[in-house]
Amino acid sequence: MEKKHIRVMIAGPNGRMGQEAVKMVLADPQLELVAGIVSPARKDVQGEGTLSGIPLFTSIEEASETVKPDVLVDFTNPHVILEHAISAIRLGVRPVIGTTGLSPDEIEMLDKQCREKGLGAIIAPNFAIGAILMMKFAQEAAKYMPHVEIIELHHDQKLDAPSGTSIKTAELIAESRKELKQGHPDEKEVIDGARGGYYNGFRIHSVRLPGMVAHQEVLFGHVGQTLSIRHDSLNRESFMPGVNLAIKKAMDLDHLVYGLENVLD
Ligand SMILES: NC(=O)C1=CN([C@@H]2O[C@H](COP(=O)(O)OP(=O)(O)OC[C@H]3O[C@@H](n4cnc5c(N)ncnc54)[C@H](OP(=O)(O)O)[C@@H]3O)[C@@H](O)[C@H]2O)C=CC1
Ligand SMILES: O=C(O)C1=N[C@H](C(=O)O)C[C@H](O)C1
Repeated sequence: MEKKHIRVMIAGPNGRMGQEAVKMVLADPQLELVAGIVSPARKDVQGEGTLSGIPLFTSIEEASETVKPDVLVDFTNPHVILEHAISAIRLGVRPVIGTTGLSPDEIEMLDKQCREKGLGAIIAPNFAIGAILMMKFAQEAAKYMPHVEIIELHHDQKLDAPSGTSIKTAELIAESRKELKQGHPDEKEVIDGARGGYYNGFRIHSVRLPGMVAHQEVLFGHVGQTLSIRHDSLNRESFMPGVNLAIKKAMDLDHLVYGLENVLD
């Protein structure tokens, strides 16, 4: 059977992730890049390089009416992602969201909207297969080694902290261990923030440095032993097989899925 042709629009096509997504979509004959959504500040910019000949829009509405996309791939920023997702769902365009920063309440609201319309959507805080495995292994380890801390390390242009990946990891860990107050009960932070962000009894630490891409270590401690589970994305190509899979899976879903691990076969 011939595979269904999928019309894709990409929000943030000039960004670090957007540029990789453009290349990935153009390289897959099953996918067609039908539009780019750029920030209103760039509305006069014409597509260049790989975007040459691809229509650019500043609104999801205008793009959807004009080019009738099946899927919106979004790699923008935490300030615009909710509005983009709501518009896409309202217009029957399946969102595949890599942008991080949506709250649990916002994700729940978007899921409700998708279910009402019977529309597929995927929100994946991390599309790299190694990162998905790191999260799953950490969830498993937490059953047996409940003392845990997460250190996530990213490039210094990242807007949100902690990372979406570390939040998702924390949620998975919280599902598999009871809340446990770690560290000394009388510990005192001499410098604010020294112990990191608190989540369900454990801590998340965010490092931001030039030269980094996306990295995370989940550290477990037990009597006389430690366990480290680490993943490193060395470039942004690492995320693209996951984005490609999500575009295709979104076509067959009738609700929102949060986390790529939930659509892996
Ligand atoms: N899920 C995953 O696997 C991954 C997720 N991410 C997430 O993806 C997001 C993007 O990351 P990254 O590519 O590094 O960020 P960049 O800052 O490089 O790119 C963001 C792009 O979004 C554009 N943009 C801003 N506002 C709008 C708007 N209103 N409409 C359309 N486009 C807009 C920016 O354009 P302009 O410059 O004109 O403002 C810019 O080109 C982040 O949330 C990051 O955490 C990153 C890596 C992997
Ligand atoms: O901003 C990034 O770069 C990344 N963001 C995502 C996150 O917040 O987890 C995914 C990956 O870590 C890269």
